[in-house]
Amino acid sequence: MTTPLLEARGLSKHYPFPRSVRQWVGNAPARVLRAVDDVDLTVESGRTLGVVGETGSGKSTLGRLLLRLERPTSGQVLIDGSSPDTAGAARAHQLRRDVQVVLQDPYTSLNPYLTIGSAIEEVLTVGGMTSREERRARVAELLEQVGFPAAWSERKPGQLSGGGRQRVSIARALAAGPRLIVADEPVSALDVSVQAQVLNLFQRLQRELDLAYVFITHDLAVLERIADRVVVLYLGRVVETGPADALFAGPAHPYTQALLNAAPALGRSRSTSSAVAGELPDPASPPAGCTFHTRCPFVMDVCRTTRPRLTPIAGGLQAACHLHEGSTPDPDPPATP
Ligand SMILES: Nc1ncnc2c1ncn2[C@@H]1O[C@H](COP(=O)(O)OP(=O)(O)OP(=O)(O)O)[C@@H](O)[C@H]1O
Repeated sequence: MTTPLLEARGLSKHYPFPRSVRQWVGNAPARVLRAVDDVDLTVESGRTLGVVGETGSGKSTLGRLLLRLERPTSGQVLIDGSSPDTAGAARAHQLRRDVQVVLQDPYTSLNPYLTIGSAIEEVLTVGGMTSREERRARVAELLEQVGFPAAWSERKPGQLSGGGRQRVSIARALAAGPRLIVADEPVSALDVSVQAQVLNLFQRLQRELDLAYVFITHDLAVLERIADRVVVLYLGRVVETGPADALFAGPAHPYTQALLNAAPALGRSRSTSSAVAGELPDPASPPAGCTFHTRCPFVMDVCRTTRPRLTPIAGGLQAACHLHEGSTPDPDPPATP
């Protein structure tokens, strides 16, 4: 078996809550919010893993952990099987450059006072490109790669449209020479027609540069278009994962089914926000057993007491649902998401 480009093993991020006075007096244990809880995933070179879930499901926290912007409470993030924490300095530097980010809001992620050429050049300088000539040539190349003429390097972000600014963010990410980009809601702030253009750009760059993506979004239409595999998060845990084709054709988990069923009514944008009936429980005190049981139309007694494990089912999918325990998987299901 080949080593995946990116792998998360048992990744968790638990945020401690400040103790209330009553907790101090009663000496009750401090509560934690399990933003990401025991997540396993893999991303192969040149492929796209989509991460979807309602607001508060832990998508952005997972993204920050994969980018190593936050330390996990437990678990590991491996790149090519190595952790930057244990690699030597030069290798760790390379591993960090291998994974770059594109965020939702190009309005705030770009410095309004810097020309777009300087914004991209900055990344090349940090990467050790000492020759100014070389940097200028590379900036021109990167601008062309994202669909701009080289002469636009003198423009400021304010002179560009939202889609244009997002192209600059992508060029900045590419300047580090990554093999994987974590894109957190990269098209959510854009009009639908501009979204399509930016998604086309992501797809073209993937083909040309063999880039891998972790695409975080609440919009199922985006994932249906771009993802090879999908991870569905609910209250910080993976409830379903597998090949995108199989998941969109026949979602196994009632939560994924609810997300998909609600989607057509939402028109062009298959948004997951407010798509599922019932309130999202308080993430700081999630329900016992299956955390989805309070909203599940198929709830059984066992769901209220026992947490279901991710179980392989047909089509290479895995779902954490008691309905599927004991189901017959494919003869050779994949071992990890
Ligand atoms: N620094 C933090 N301290 C405490 N709690 C946090 C912190 N960051 C996130 N959380 C909590 O963790 C949970 C997951 O948040 P996260 O932003 O990862 O979800 P999300 O799925 O990305 O949501 P959205 O789509 O709204 O961005 C939420 O309940 C959030 O309030």
